Amino acid sequence: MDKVFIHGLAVDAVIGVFEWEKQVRQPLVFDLDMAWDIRQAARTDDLAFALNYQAVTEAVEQFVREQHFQLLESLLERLSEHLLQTFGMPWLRIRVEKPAVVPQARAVGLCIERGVL
Ligand SMILES: Nc1nc2c(c(=O)[nH]1)N=C([C@H](O)[C@@H](O)CO)CN2
Repeated sequence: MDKVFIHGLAVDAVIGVFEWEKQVRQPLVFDLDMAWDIRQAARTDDLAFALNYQAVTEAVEQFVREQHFQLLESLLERLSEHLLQTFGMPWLRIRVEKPAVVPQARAVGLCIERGVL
């Protein structure tokens, strides 16, 4: 299956288990890979048949800025449900990095895959 991707999408979020983390916005960096059959868009040269990565980017930004979770797990599970429902892609992988929160590591994070490829 073809893939549309958005990599390195930085969004500030209120996220974390500690009290201090609930008082600040921290940068998260998302990589999304989304299955989509691109042939109709290619044949017609019409954005209406494409998975619009600009629209997905804006949906991710809005969702992440509005939701406040403790765990990255909760954020990614809800975000994946939201994107699958809104855009109708059959499968997606979302990877999120929380940079610079664990001093020993460059980044920590999570990657999930949902839907059927
Ligand atoms: N698997 C996870 N582990 C941890 C998370 C998380 O969301 N998922 N979060 C934290 C803290 O909020 C972190 O940002 C600071 O240690 C710890 N572990």
